[in-house]
Amino acid sequence: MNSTYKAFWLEAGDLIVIDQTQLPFRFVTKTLKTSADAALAIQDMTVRGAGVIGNVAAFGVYLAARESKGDLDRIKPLAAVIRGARPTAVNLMWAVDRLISVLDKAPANSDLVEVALKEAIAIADEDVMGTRNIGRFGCELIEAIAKTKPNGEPVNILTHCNAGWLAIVDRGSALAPIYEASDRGINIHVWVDETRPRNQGANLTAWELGQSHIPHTLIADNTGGLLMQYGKVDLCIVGTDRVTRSGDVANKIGTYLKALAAFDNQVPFYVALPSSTFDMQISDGVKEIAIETRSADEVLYMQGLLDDGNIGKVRIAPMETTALNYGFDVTPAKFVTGLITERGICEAAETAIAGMFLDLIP
Ligand SMILES: CSC[C@H]1O[C@H](OP(=O)(O)O)[C@H](O)[C@@H]1O
Repeated sequence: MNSTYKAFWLEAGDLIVIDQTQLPFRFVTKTLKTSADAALAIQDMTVRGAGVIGNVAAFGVYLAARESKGDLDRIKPLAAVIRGARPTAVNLMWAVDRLISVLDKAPANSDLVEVALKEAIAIADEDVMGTRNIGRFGCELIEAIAKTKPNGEPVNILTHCNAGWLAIVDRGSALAPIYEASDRGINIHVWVDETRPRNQGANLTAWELGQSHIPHTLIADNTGGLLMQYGKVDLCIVGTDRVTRSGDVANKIGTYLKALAAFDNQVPFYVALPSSTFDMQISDGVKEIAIETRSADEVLYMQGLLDDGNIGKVRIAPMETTALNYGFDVTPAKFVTGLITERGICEAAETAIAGMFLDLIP
């Protein structure tokens, strides 16, 4: 069983994760030894991104089993703490619930530590396969646009936040088609939204694309609409943290505004996701998806590399100013051109989703 992925890996039974709060300036890791370590790493965004959140949650249940010596009555409350670490990405709850279900069904006298470890690895391996397929299906969209570009001009793709391999192992979701297109030699360029307030675009997506030598330009979050009006965006691809059975999409704050601009400018707006990000229990995303609010300091301060070479924060608002920090928003399905999944591209509509994912409908 594979136990090494780009964003995390097992070492001597502990989970090693890249500390994403230190990228792009420091490549450092953290060793998660306990379920509490896993819960904290999710809550403080050491690890983030729906898929990786789900993976770390799953391995966190394995760590809970290890520290509980396989006692299910002790594992369950520890797993509940992990499950409550962040409210929006459904992969977190899905992964914990899947682990607990497998542990509940394990035959008597099973080694629940091994059972949990095996299931957590299975989830990560499924994600790796899924992101490869998302990349292949999404690349078809890029390829079709490339054929219309004169003189081999690049296909200009806009993305928001980070939905690369730091978010879903090992090819990401929104970035998977971009990696696939690059591998196939298609001429592409990526507009990278900086993605205030945590700057996942500037810190993580720009870093990932740079590591893969994919041409990209960082832009302020509010620039995308103008670029679309100028005809400089051929395609938008974003990730997601939860998609309802009717196709409403929760994603990083600012996604909805990008979708509105795309709709107004007839720019295709696609959302890439593994099917573990569907929440078939709900239909109306605006009314039913819990939107995380985080510390006001994430808005009031900006983190970056200081002149002395250390990573630090600077305040960007008056001391007496307060801030409101919603982490996500919901894009209604009517603004979504399509959903790029591991099973194919699906219309963001209840009938189409049910048709492709009937097995996931409760
Ligand atoms: C497809 S997972 C990436 C997804 O997660 C990000 O949120 P966060 O960085 O707060 O975990 C953002 O919504 C991305 O689209």
